[in-house]
Parts: sequence; structure tokens; C-alpha cells
Amino acid sequence: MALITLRSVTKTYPAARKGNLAVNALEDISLEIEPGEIFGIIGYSGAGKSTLVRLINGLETCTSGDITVDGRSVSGVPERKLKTLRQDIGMIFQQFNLFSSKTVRNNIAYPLRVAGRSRAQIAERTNELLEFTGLADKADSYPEQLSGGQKQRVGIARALAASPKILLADEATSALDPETTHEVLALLRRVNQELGITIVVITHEMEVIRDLATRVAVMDRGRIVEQGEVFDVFSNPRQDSSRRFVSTVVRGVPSAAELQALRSRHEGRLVTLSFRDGSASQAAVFLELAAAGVDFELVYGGINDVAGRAFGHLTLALKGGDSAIDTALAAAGHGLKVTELG
Ligand SMILES: Nc1ncnc2c1ncn2[C@@H]1O[C@H](COP(=O)(O)OP(=O)(O)OP(=O)(O)O)[C@@H](O)[C@H]1O
Repeated sequence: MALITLRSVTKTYPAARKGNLAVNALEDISLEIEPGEIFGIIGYSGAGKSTLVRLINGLETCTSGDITVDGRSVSGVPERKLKTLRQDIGMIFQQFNLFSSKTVRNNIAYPLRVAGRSRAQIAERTNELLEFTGLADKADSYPEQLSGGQKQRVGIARALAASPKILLADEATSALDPETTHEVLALLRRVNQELGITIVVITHEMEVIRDLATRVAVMDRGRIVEQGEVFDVFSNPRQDSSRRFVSTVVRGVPSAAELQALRSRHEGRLVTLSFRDGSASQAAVFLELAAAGVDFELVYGGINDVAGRAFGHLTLALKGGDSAIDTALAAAGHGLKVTELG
């Protein structure tokens, strides 16, 4: 059974003033997040990601539809019943949201104090988490003495303190530089693999989805426009907004402007070969082209590794007789998509 289920969820914010329109922040959202997975939700600003998070942890109620977390309904549940739900969900944020007047140790201990744990229990769990997140030597430091990456590690330790089943990461690496992002993502992978915690990653950065998530939902203006395995969405995005996100990290078919630049530099036919899983088909193309006496040059594109699987888009400039080129491309065939660039 899915750990988090949303069925036909909508959220409408009433008009702020007379004459304004109501805002449909979420429309007909359905998704299932399985226990133990890392599920990514990607969308531009205003797509509805934060609203979705607030609905999942019960901070707001949906206008219609149904949300369950670990088999319990979240929608329309009284506040006192949400307490147990929230213990199952840890959260981390872009701006870390640490208590500046508390040490690292006391930030991590805070949820345990609120939950009324004994001093011994608090000390034991806090020490465990300081070790797990590599912060033991910073236990008595204050947040202002830490780097961004260290602050987010404190955020993660604090979110894990009450042993949640789910970690919601809301733009958790958006304020960090690429190197630090890498470290924090590595820690999140350990949280998932070693502690078995299900992670929901909300982000506008496709790199984060590529490096962390197993499945992804792409949101656009309050709707999920596409969802699936990360490899499938990266290697074959079906919607415009997914394509835009993928193009931020993958060199695919050249854009119109790029094509113009390529045309000015290269003679002959320009063709993009797209392939997934393995390199047999591209090797076959190169052999067929060489055998047909076609001169070819790789002018754009690359090979990507996502979720341990390869795919790529390689644009070639081909010089030779048209029929020789067509025959060679057709012969190489299997598992390969050929796009002729006009
Ligand atoms: N409390 C609110 N009252 C009215 N409208 C809201 C409220 N919260 C969000 N919205 C609107 O709902 C839509 C979705 O906002 P949301 O913050 O969920 O998007 P987001 O994808 O998280 O964007 P960002 O990354 O910028 O936070 C936006 O049009 C926003 O203006």
C-alpha cells in the first residue's frame, strides 16, 4: 500500500479582495508515493509545490479530494489528530529554520523535548544523530558559526529526531552551492538507504531530481503534467514543461538558435540520434556510416547517466550521398530515434 496517496486533490484560495479572482493553486492532483522511495516533485515558482507540502503535513486542508498518509486520512481531520501524523513526517527547508539562540545539540533535541522524552533518551538520540550527520564536533556551536551545508545537516538531524517515516525536503538545497548541494544530497541518500525513510523532494532544480529521486512528478500551474520513473522522464519527456526542465541538464536536440549556429559551422545534413540503454545502437550507426563511405562528425549533444542507466542525443554532421546516408541510418535502426534537423 502506498505511504502517501492523493486522489483528485484541489486547493482553491479565495480571492484576497473583492473583484480579485480565486486562485486554483492545485487542480486534480493524484499521486501515490510508495514506502522507501525518493519521490521528486518539480515545478517552477507558483506551480503549487509548497501548497502540496502543506496539504500533506496537514497544515492546510484541501478544497476537495482525498489525502491519506500511512493509511490515515489527512483531509478534514481535527487538529489534535494531526499530532500523530506530524510525528511521522519530518521537514527540512530552504532557509534551514534553525533556532539561532540554541546550540546544534539543542536544535536537534528540540522535537524530543516537545514530545516529552526523558533526558537520557534525548541525550542518546541526539548523540546518535550528531554522529549520523557528521556534526559531533559542532554539537556546542550555534547556527551562525556553521556553513550552509552544516546548517542543513542540523536541519536534517532535527527532522529525524522523532524517527519519522517520511522526510519532506522543501527546496532543501536551493540556498546551497553545487559542492555543498552534493554533500547534502549524499546525506539524504543515506537517510533513505540506511534508515529506510521515504523522502519527498520538492525542488525547481532538475539536477536534484536526477541525482536523488527514483520517481518524479512534474507540476505546472497547479497540475501534474507528467509523472514516472526519473530515467523515463529524463530520457523521453512527453510534455513541454518536462522538456524544459530536462533541457536544463541534458543536451538534447539543438534549439532553433543552436541549430542556426551549427549550420553556420558545418556542412552536410544534421541529424540527431537519440538512444536509450546501452551503446550498441550508436556503435552500429557509426559502423554503418563508415561502411557506406559517409563522412561524419559529432557536433552537439552528449551521453547521460541517470539512475544508473544511459541515454543520449548525439547530433552528427553527415557528408555523403543522400541514399548512402539514409541506408546507413535505416540499417542501424533498433532502439534508435533519428531526427533530421531541417
Ligand atoms: N495562502 C495563499 N493565499 C492565496 N494564494 C496562495 C496562497 N498560497 C499560495 N497561493 C497561490 O497558489 C499558487 C501556488 O503557490 P505555491 O507557493 O504552492 O507554489 P510553489 O510551486 O511552491 O512556488 P514557490 O516555489 O515560489 O513557493 C500561487 O499562484 C500562489 O500565489
